[in-house]
Amino acid sequence: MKTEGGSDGAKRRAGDRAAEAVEDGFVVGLGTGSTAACAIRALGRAVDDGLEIRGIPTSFQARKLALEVGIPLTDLDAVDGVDVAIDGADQIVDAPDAPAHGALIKGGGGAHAREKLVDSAADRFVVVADPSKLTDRLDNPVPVEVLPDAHSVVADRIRELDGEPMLRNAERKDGPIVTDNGNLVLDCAFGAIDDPDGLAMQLSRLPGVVEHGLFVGLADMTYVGSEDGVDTRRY
Ligand SMILES: O=C(CO)[C@H](O)[C@H](O)COP(=O)(O)O
Repeated sequence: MKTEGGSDGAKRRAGDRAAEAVEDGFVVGLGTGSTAACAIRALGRAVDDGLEIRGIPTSFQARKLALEVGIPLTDLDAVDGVDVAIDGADQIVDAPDAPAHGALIKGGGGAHAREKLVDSAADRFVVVADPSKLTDRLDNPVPVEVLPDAHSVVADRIRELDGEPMLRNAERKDGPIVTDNGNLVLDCAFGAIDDPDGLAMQLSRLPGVVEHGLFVGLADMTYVGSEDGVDTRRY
């Protein structure tokens, strides 16, 4: 069942808890979005207090914030591995008896291609969220990043998969949003998704698709912040 809401306090508690688990010497994947930003700010404070880490940002937004709060940065090519990635999510399956328990929809910020790269490279992928993100079945539109030339071809293939694609448009600009990678995003509504893994494989196979926002079997745990604490889910 999906709950509505989610406050800044809940996001901050989740972000703070995830940052507390980061140790000296860690390489940390820095996620995108308002909840991941709470973790980045908490890591910045820890760096001020002497914690030695290197961050790998998942987006322009994450990079800018990390620089502002003083986190030294590196990139995937320059490290042997990523110890932990801390990232947000738009929906999280919270159904311990279901095979999709812990599956995510990401890409609300259009950063899911780089997020998937960094989050899946990490030894531990920690999701930070407020309770409004929990659901028993994924049913948000799935963000699909596409090469600009491919958007109408991919949209046709999505319709053949019984999805309804919608080109993501910028709020204050006439035209589509462009990702950090110079591509476009189709938000694809499939209704309730019974088999996220199967859909993920079908989307990955489409020519012109750079990456989609279904993250299945990737998350290791979620910190769910609330008004009075933090709940932990392990997968
Ligand atoms: O996937 C993402 C960006 O591509 C974000 O992590 C996701 O949209 C959640 O953001 P927020 O914490 O602001 O709700």
